[in-house]
Amino acid sequence: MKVFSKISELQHYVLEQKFLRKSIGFVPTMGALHSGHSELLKRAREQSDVVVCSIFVNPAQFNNQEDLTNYPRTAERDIELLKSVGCDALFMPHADEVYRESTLLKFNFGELESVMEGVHRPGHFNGVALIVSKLFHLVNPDFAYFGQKDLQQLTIIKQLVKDLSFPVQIVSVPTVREESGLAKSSRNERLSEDGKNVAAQINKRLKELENQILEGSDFDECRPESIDFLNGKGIEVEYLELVDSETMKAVPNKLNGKSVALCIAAIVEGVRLIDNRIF
Ligand SMILES: Nc1ncnc2c1ncn2[C@@H]1O[C@H](COP(=O)(O)OP(=O)(O)OP(=O)(O)O)[C@@H](O)[C@H]1O
Ligand SMILES: CC(C)(CO)[C@@H](O)C(=O)[O-]
Ligand code: BAL
Repeated sequence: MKVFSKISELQHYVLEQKFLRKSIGFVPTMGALHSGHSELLKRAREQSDVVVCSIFVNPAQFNNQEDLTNYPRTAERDIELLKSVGCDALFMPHADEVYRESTLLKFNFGELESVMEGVHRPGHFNGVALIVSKLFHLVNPDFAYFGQKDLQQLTIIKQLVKDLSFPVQIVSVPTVREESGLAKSSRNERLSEDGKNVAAQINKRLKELENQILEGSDFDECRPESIDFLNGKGIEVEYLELVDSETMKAVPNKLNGKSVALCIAAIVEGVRLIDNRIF
């Protein structure tokens, strides 16, 4: 596997692959790779001639300095995982290489970012859109893979691709979970074993809530009980929403027959986790 830290090296590699008419599958990440990332990489491996991964803990998308400082970094282990799934090239730049000069570029995703992560992490999606745009320009992928765990991010990236006419197909990959139901996440590394058991209650409760809604209950009626339940388990709920899974607009129930998503952000042992169930 090739490892590049410089933009010029990456561009040279990509040009070579394009000249050879190879299709490129791209998996952008922030590292601390786990089996959720492996799933994205496996999909890329099946679908494309060449698999490119990036690892970059993007300062521009962090609204909380402590979260950025404590973000897990496991480069050596990540490289082993990437080799094991047959990744061809890794782009792992330093922040100075990516952000040589400060940028004033601002994105506006309107209603898509006026809820949930957009509200609770001010500036987050601007930072995500900035780095994903830069990476798409550099890697020029035919396919790019994103996880449904970050559902609102996925929706925003689909919009970004439309708005800027990136010639890339976005592939969304279902959330990979621990046996306990806990969504795999790099930030889980910061949880104790007890914390992981507590955090597993998040998905368990979402599943119960999903059943209640499927049986015809209104979300607003069930929400307080779910929040109380999770609070009682030592989980601090930042938000819990039922939204249209494409527009991210809040919906009261599933009576319209459209695909909806229960989305949550919650804090366990000081670690902020997100999860969702689409149904
Ligand atoms: N459990 C998972 N299942 C499927 N895809 C996932 C999972 N976790 C992360 N991904 C996807 O992997 C890509 C890179 O995500 P990232 O590197 O931020 O990892 P992460 O586990 O989401 O970390 P964290 O949520 O702690 O920031 C994103 O597209 C993300 O949606
Ligand atoms: C898409 C991404 C790699 C951009 O930094 C990040 O937001 C993530 O890991 O989901
Ligand atoms: N996986 C989403 C990236 C972030 O939390 O910043």
